[in-house]
Amino acid sequence: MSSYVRIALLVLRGTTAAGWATIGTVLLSIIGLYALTNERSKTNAPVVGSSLLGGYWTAARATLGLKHYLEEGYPKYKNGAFQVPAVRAWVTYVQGDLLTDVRKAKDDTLSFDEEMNHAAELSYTLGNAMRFGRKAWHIEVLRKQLTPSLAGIFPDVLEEVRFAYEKELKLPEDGEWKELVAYEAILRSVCRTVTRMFVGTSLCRNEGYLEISREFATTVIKAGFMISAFPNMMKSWVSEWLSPAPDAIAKFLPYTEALVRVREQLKEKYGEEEWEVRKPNDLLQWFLDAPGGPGPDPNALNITLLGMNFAAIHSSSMTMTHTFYYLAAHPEYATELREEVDERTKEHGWTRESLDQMHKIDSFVKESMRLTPILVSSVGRRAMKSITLSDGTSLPKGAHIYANLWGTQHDPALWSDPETFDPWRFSRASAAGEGGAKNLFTTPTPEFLFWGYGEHICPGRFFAAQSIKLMLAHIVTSYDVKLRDGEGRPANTFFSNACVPDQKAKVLFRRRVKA
Ligand code: HEM
Repeated sequence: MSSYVRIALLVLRGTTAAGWATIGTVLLSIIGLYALTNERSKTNAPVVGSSLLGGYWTAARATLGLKHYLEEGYPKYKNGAFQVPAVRAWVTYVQGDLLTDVRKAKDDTLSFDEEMNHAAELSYTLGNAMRFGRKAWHIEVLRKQLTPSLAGIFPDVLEEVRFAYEKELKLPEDGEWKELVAYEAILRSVCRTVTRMFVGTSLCRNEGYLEISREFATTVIKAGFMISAFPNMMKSWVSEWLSPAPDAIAKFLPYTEALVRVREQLKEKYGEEEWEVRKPNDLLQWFLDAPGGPGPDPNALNITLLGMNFAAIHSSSMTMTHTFYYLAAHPEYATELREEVDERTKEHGWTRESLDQMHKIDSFVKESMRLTPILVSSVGRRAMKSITLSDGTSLPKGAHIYANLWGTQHDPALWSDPETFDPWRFSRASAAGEGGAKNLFTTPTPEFLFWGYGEHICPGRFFAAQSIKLMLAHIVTSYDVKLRDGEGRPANTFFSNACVPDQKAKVLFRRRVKA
């Protein structure tokens, strides 16, 4: 089956009759709208692909794999810009020196929120929860509470990682091999771990809550795709009547209400002073206490928690799955990783301190994300007014601009042998005293755009990196993994700007039985 047909089947799987009617309307609307609106977002940058039929042919092909156009444009327009038509607008890609223009631009010139809303119609699915303006209270919580608390919450995250993989893998005690769909086990384990940090132990073991948590991001993305095809004046109506997002949000609400009620009751029971000592150390509690936050308003907290769920769970599980497939395809690297983990944990125990010193673990994850990032473009911004970039590229108001992540992270001038998976690329440089903090997975640089760049750089990256590295360290020390005989690393699927790891591939696991 061709990969195009497979992608279409993936998208359409589970579609209901109402869904099919919607898809028909959506397709017709897309074609009509595209013809009417696409020219407005065009810039004066050179075109990669074809302008034939108003660029529609290229736009359709780019939906099934933007990577090809990013590879073509990168060497031609180094330190410059080029544009590729997308289904609803022309998109301008920048690279090299022009990244500085995007990094320095403020939201009133190049807006992150507006581009997120355009790309995923978030204002119709999540309302204001993802309006992440720079001073948003929930971003402050991630930066000022979550990140500094990583050492403190480490034992909880570790406990959940261990519990989750044991529960999801269910491996025989005698060390026999067992075949499993890796993505499912990873998604479930990531969801448990993230939920533990978001709302604590009561819900991270609740199967009903975990199920809606796992499905939420997919629901929102599908809803955004459907809404995006309708004219602006119909979007509110569509989002209320046809989109699955309101239902998904409503399913979460009773859980959030119950959590908030219990915490308010306990606070009342213990009094302010004792509550300060006893209260949970998790995201919900930090949100409840946040200056400028909504206090104990369950509706506002519900939507904000869901915004965090949307940002965290699928991004982390796709990152973990891509990384895991490199391990399964190269089990020979497990020994070196395991030795490092054993040495560090012997010295400092399983702590944040020892994880920070696992340079090979860090390097392995970073190299996986350099070579196979979950998105091929990043740093999406929308022009709020007409502007001219430093190379003369003119962006009209409303233009869409992205960084060419794929081209940059595969550039032979920036990376030696860029198409080869070299797991110790970054730890080797650190050991040689080259690059310093630039080698770390969490450090954004103009060459490593995985976490974005500039004002809106991912504020959850330190937590995400801690969880993913801990999972890799746990896997190499607790299990052996390998692909089925004769199989190579499961193939990625490229859809629009996503690079999706195989979600069905089976991988062999066995418990490591210590001699
Ligand atoms: C591997 C996992 C993750 C990846 C790859 C990722 C990636 C990104 C990227 C590329 C951006 C946009 C940056 C830009 O445009 O410059 C972003 C923003 C954001 N991420 Fe993450 N992220 C991950 C995990 C998380 C987690 C765990 C959280 C929450 C705990 C989170 C919360 C956010 C938020 C709130 C924003 C918006 C920031 C703003 O508005 O300024 N992310 N992330």
